[in-house]
Amino acid sequence: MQNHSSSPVLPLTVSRNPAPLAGTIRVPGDKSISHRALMLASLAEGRTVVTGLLEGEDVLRTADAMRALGARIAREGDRWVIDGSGVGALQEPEDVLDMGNSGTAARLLSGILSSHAITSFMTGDASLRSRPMRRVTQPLSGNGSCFATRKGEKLPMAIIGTGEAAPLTYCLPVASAQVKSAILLAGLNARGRTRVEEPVATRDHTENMLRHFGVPVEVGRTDTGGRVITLTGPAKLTARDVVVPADPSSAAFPIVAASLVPGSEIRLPGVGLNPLRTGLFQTLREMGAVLDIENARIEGGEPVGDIVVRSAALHGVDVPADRAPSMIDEYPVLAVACAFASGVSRLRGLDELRVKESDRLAATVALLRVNGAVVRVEGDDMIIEGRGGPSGLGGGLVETKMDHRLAMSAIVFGLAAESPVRVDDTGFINTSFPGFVGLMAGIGAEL
Ligand SMILES: O=C(O)C1=C[C@@H](OP(=O)(O)O)[C@@H](O)[C@H](O)C1
Ligand SMILES: C=C(OP(=O)(O)O)C(=O)O
Repeated sequence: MQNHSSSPVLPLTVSRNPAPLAGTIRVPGDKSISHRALMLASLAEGRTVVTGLLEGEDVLRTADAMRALGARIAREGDRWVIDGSGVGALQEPEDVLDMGNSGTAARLLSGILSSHAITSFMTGDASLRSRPMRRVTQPLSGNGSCFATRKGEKLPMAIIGTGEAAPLTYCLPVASAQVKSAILLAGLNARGRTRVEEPVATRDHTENMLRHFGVPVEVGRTDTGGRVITLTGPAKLTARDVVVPADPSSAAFPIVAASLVPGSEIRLPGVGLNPLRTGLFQTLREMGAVLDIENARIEGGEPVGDIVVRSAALHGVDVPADRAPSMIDEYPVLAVACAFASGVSRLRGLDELRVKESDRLAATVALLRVNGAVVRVEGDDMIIEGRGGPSGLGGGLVETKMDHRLAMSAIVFGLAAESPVRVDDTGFINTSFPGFVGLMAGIGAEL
């Protein structure tokens, strides 16, 4: 499979949309759930059929890695069929596992590999090779596995897993679903009780999907509103079909675009509405956005609904730090909305943005500034002085720094701004939202 880093650069210039956005946009499958579906189906006994799987580059990397570890994974029409090997029965891969641009793939897989008696080697693209792995290697090595990383605990790394893993007890020092999931997945092939405490709740797709595959997972509360998750290994996963909802983090881009382009009204069917993912929707409503949920239902064990958005005059907002985990990937596009809103916005507690595909705190500030917005960072907070409309905004060249969310945020900025926005490279959008430009064109975006 080709990685965008070796493909031609795809620049784009985006001008203010001459007409409202209108119609229905079907956003692709949830990235977090898609990675987990492939990993857990590969650890299950029997055949799993996944529908709605995100076919973005990040998820295809996970599929390649699980194949290299012995699972049989095939695309049959619009379904993905996985024959798992079972917990404890992964094969040693013959080559380096290349996780491309995906932090989720690298961190979760590290957990699985640490508790299997195999030696493996993992790398990624230039972005992933710059991201911290210590957050998983340090706790995971407590189970008897061994990691050898490049200086600074960065990829590439060697993982010497153990077939006799000790169960881990760990309290997350950062709010990270990836770290939580790595520990839980390691626990599947450890003997005894694995316990993870998270002071602030993070997305719970691993817990939900483990239950779906028949693993008893207990979730308790701490006095301070956090969660304690426990499971007992060795666990047996039984294959069960998975339906992946549309990704709320991808839906964020057309939703903000429709909020900002005057006269717009769009519908997004079947979007995942897990409450640990919907911080952006709450925040946009607080800003005055008109965002309705219709046909709320449970599909494949996750809450979903159809979202209807109409354009609205937005005003500034103060987003508390404890909301960050429920909208961690949505800050770049929220910052775009804040630049067009009237009044000042303060987005608090954004330290984790510094270790995403790029330093998203710095890169979002640069995106806004180069396009005429007034923005500053105080500690871990971003403060944006909104223009109250498109006037004076746009005209800049955005450096996307191998970061799909920056590329899509820049495009949304351009659709609403007074002057055109140039984007240096849109190729990385394929990591999470293949077909983004075409789907946006389908609702009237002139891209
Ligand atoms: O567990 C997951 O699927 C994810 C968790 C988040 O990362 P962190 O765990 O680093 O916050 C998020 O940014 C990422 O896109 C997906
Ligand atoms: C941070 C992200 O993903 P990952 O950590 O999986 O690379 C993202 O998709 O915005």
